[in-house]
Amino acid sequence: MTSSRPTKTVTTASPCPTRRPRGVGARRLTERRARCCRSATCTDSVRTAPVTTVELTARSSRTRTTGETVSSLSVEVAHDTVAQQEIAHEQEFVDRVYTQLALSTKNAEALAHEGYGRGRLGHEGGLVERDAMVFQAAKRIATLNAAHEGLVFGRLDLDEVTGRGEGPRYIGRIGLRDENRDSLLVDWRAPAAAVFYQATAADPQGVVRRRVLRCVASRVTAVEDDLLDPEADAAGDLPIVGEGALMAQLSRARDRTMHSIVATIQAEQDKAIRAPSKGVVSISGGPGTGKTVVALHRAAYLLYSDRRRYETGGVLVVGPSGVFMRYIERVLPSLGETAVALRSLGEVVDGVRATRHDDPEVADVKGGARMAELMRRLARQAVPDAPAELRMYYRDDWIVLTSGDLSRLRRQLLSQGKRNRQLPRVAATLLDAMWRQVTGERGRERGKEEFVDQMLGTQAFVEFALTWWPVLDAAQVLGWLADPALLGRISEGILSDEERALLSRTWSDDWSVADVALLDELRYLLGDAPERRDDENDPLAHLVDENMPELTTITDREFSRGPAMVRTEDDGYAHVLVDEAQDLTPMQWRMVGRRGRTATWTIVGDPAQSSWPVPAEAAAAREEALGDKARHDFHLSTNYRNSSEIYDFAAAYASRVGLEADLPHAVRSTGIAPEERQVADLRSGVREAVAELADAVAGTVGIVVPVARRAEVQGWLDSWPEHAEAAAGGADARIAVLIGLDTKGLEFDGIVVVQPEEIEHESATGRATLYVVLTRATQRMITLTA
Ligand SMILES: Nc1ncnc2c1ncn2[C@@H]1O[C@H](COP(=O)(O)OP(=O)(O)OP(=O)(O)O)[C@@H](O)[C@H]1O
Repeated sequence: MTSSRPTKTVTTASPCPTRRPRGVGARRLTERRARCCRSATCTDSVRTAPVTTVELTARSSRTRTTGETVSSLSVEVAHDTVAQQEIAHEQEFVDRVYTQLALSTKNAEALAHEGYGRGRLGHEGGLVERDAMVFQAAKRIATLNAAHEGLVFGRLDLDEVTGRGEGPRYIGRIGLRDENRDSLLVDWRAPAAAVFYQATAADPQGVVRRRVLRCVASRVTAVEDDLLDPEADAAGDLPIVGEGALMAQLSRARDRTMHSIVATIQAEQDKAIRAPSKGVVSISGGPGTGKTVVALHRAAYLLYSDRRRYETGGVLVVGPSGVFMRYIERVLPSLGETAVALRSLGEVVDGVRATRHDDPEVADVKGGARMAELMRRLARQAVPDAPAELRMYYRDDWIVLTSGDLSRLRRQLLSQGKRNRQLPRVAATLLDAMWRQVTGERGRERGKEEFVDQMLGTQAFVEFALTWWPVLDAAQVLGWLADPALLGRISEGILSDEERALLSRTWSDDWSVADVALLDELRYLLGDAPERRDDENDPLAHLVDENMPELTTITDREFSRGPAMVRTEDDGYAHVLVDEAQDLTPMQWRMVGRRGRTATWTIVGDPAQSSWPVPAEAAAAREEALGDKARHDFHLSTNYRNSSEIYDFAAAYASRVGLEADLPHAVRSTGIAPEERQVADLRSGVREAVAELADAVAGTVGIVVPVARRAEVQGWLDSWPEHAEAAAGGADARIAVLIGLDTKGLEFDGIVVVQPEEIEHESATGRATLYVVLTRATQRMITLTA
């Protein structure tokens, strides 16, 4: 372990604000390490590199032989021995925890078994008991199973006052008690675990030593210590080992999924995670500051702290794309939480799954706030294929409802509420208007009641009513816009001719991500149809079922795609978490807002990374979605993703092109600056750069290309035999080709940026997209220009 450490001094970027100078030699170095806190402004713990092997190992093993001359070798041996002893010691405890976990799982299984037994008692109470017991047992088993990996990760040694002789306090992904019901493991979200994240050297809060245990499955592989209060350990009884859990965690190779940071949450992040659940919590910060991962831990925290409310009401997590949702999907289950709906913006509406992106200029039109008015007009239109007038003969009279009459009746019905909710009133409204035209003596004499009876028994009338006012589905209504004449008519004063031309070409294929917000708008404008058409005021109710299928129009059949959407009344959640919030269009804010009318919210974003061209409009829509809920703002200031070399490069770009970026401080240096290469042949340039990065890093490599080159570059990659294995596996491939927008929220160990200028000029917000791309690499980055 020690042999691979660097032996050169790397200067500290800024001194730890909490550091107090102390003695000299090995002891001094121990103190210096120990004084490093988890404050984001403290760069000591992460930037102070080892000074020499002797000093470093002396520091790490805390060999208390002050005054003695020790050789490098002997100190290293001492260090390794101490570290191994500590690991062995922790392993004993971890083994005990896993034994208890197995026992708890067995108990939960026995409870489920007993529950099934109750169900066989043969009375209703037994069945209710069975369901409750089996449900509780299943939940417990799922939690215990999910927590298996890295179950124990933290240990606190407290001072005498705070610890009150309780011994070390161990922190884990879930809480566990031993057979005597004594606490064995404290859930990381419990108040008793908060000091694990919040204690600093300046304010140790009773913590003498904080230890992170690194495990592979149930095996302890390393321990990493912070001595927060050396004075409380004046006798030096607590060994201090390791290089710092945070740096170890940050330097790990990246795979295609995000991991929980439960062992290394930093103090400023912890504040946002544990913020009270009221109102809206906004988490801002530049690239790589942990906004996403913090928000996910917050969701887990909320579920823990108010399980009844959030599990019953539901937690919705909204992210930019399917790729991103797959990237984050393992974080919450690894924290024992599975009851969360993860939806990309194309999947927010139940029953709809859109992945296709429109061209930027089309998406900009579809996302604009003015589309709300367009949808309002659309929802009031006559059904395109419905008959334009009604003609019936009754006794001595021809009754004619002209298209003008029908328009008036449509407006009359719409003035009474949402379109689908009017179904029970349709027949009566038509019949009233028709009855006014019955003037012949025979008709009047027999009265309205007989007229109504006769009409309702007439196939032509029933067919007309059902076709004129069918139950409308949002997908079918949005499909009406494929007709350029209709689009032209209703977009008067809203869209320009150019915009109309752009849009009319887009609704012939499957729904795009931007269409989903329009569908949702229509769902709410149209309203839910009455649950069953058995309303006693609806004279057509008994006729509907047998008539409906035949009366569906051609347009209906063409544009009703996929499974039916769920009713709007089932849309609400108890908590809504929006990631990459800077990218939501006004229409998407309206859609997400409807899910959180009575919810608490967590909103995460960085305006400089926004790909929406009219920020003021999106801000207004966001304010409307959040209403007058109280706001609580948190800001994260440290970049944990990029090496400082890569982030400096990206930050310089942001300043050069005038992005008003929130520039965080990147804490990890690799000594390797990004490379800007000019190449004569792009294909061989990409091949070379990819090979180089694939060799240099252990984890993932992303090739980011302009939209127009995606297929071409993917073709190149597929044809290179040396990368065949790494490029296989679709979303899980180690080497992948992506466009700029698809990189949002993701990260790779190495990034090759192909033709950055083209990416910049791809859309009105291309500079922000390129800034996002430049902030995705953890270790190495090469830009290629041909
Ligand atoms: N306290 C921490 N300990 C270890 N790793 C961390 C910590 N905080 C953040 N990270 C890591 O830093 C990386 C960036 O985190 P994340 O993606 O949440 O940042 P972000 O602010 O959402 O980034 P962006 O806005 O650029 O998409 C992730 O790999 C995450 O696991």
